[in-house]
Amino acid sequence: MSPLDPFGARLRRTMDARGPLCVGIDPHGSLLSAWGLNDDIHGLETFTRTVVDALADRVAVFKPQSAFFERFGSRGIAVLEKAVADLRDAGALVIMDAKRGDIGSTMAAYAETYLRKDAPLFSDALTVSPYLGYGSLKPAVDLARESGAGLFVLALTSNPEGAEVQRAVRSEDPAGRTIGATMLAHLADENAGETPLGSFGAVVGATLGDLSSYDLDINGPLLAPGIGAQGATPADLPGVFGAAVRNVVPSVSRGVLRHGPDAAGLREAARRYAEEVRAAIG
Ligand SMILES: O=c1ccn([C@@H]2O[C@H](COP(=O)(O)O)[C@@H](O)[C@H]2O)c(=O)[nH]1
Repeated sequence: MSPLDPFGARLRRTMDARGPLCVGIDPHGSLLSAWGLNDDIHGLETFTRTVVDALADRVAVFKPQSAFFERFGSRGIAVLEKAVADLRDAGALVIMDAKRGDIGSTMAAYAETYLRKDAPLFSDALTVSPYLGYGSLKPAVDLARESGAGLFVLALTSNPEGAEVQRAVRSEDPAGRTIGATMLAHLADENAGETPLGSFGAVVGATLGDLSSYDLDINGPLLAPGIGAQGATPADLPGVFGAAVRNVVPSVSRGVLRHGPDAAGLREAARRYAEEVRAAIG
């Protein structure tokens, strides 16, 4: 199987062609019923197919939320698998939002699930949790490099509860950095020297306000959830990310999905968000 270009290069190319917007695919039960669908495997399948058919040819990045597919067991995973394949066939990139994190051989097995090129759920990138220690992610970092995939490490998440962990200061750190800042520094190390963009990104919420005390210049992508239903807007991005805004992948799930099931409604919502992002960050 031929190796892929590194994820960071593919992401930069796709964002240049389609704009940086990421649409999250989160089949909430409440959205299924708002779309007139049952909260069952058939509803999940119709919902997912509708989003893919409406948007796969125009949006740069999709972020399926694995939890909403896992709810339905193996049949839900089969829907997820097909969505990933169809999105990638249409030229979009897929960030699997599964937030995996574990140690040693278990982390290696998670990595093989999403990052081995011939795996059924192979995705362009995977969200991972570093809260068993950044070093515990090594099997995923190594396999992502080998496969041309990427990772998004939870650094400063969009939810207010994240602060008690991510903004805590590590007593042994001579620089007195917060845990979130430490994660960003690890990512900057992974991405050193990569052009045009490293493949190891951070999740940094668009809801967080001024982050100028953090060094967001990690030479890698910054996945920014929190736009739409959580209250942030594209206009907030420059204030949150400063100069690093050029590497931001702004992510919206419910803010787009609530405009279905009509394909034209989904397309118009995505177009509006893309336009607001372009106006805010150029
Ligand atoms: O810090 C984080 C990390 C991940 N998420 C995920 O993004 C979407 C947000 O959905 P919206 O409907 O746009 O609020 C969801 O899948 C979260 O699990 C996040 O919100 N914040």
